[in-house]
Amino acid sequence: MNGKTLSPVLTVNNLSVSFHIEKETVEALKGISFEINRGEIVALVGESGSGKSVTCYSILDLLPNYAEVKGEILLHRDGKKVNILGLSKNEKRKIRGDFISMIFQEPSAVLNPLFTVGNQIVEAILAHRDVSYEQAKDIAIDAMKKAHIPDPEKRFYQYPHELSGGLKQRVAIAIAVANNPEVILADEPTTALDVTVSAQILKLFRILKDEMGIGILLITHDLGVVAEIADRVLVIYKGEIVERGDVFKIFDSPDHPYTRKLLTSRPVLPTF
Ligand SMILES: Nc1ncnc2c1ncn2[C@@H]1O[C@H](COP(=O)(O)OP(=O)(O)OP(=O)(O)O)[C@@H](O)[C@H]1O
Repeated sequence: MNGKTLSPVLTVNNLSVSFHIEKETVEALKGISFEINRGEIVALVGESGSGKSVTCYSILDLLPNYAEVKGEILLHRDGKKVNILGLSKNEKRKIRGDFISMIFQEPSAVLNPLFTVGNQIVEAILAHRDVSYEQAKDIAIDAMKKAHIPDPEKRFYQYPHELSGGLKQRVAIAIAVANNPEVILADEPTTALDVTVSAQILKLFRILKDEMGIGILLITHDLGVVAEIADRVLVIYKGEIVERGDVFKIFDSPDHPYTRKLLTSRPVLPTF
């Protein structure tokens, strides 16, 4: 990001989420604030149960109805700030898959085994744009190229089971980029992939942020992934952001004891 002007696409202000279940209340997020700028990758790191997924689901309005959400989630669109939390269900649905899209750990979570991958990308386009099937198909092929899917005209007609895990994740990425989002939320997108394929997907994320200017919130517990592609890091612990900074600062001089613990619990590669 050095030398680039920072332009925010998503601002989270004092976001709190509590789940009320019978007489119990779980405070999953306790007033977190952060910003994602155009063309940067922000990693949200923390142990299991720290609030990473709840952060994502709050932004996407995918929390169950017994969740109590407070604070602001602002989208910066056409020079205006829009608080997602103040929008109607219908307006929120329009934003999902258009301004903001999501990539999950398991591509099978978004891919329907009964339809060709092309059909599924076209569906995602038709849900948000007033274009003909033929136009949507051209946009879909273009999205497949952006996701670096080789031979997209042929892959368009294939079913998910005909593709490798890495290619399926690329199809999920094609769906995510098809409507030119400003923000992508990626929840452990490489955890289910082997090391080589994972490295290729990370490289693709870098291309998406550099060439399309997308702001990416990358949820991960893998500090290797963070070191590889993040510009900035947010460390979340028990629903609070306990440390934040650029990736070099977090790795070189972590302030918070929890961050130091995270760094020391990284697997160390043997030297020969
Ligand atoms: N639907 C829900 N109902 C009740 N509690 C929930 C719900 N979703 C999450 N929680 C609670 O909120 C807290 C944060 O959970 P969250 O799933 O965000 O953690 P996480 O950091 O994403 O963990 P992981 O790395 O295991 O996915 C946890 O205490 C969890 O039990």
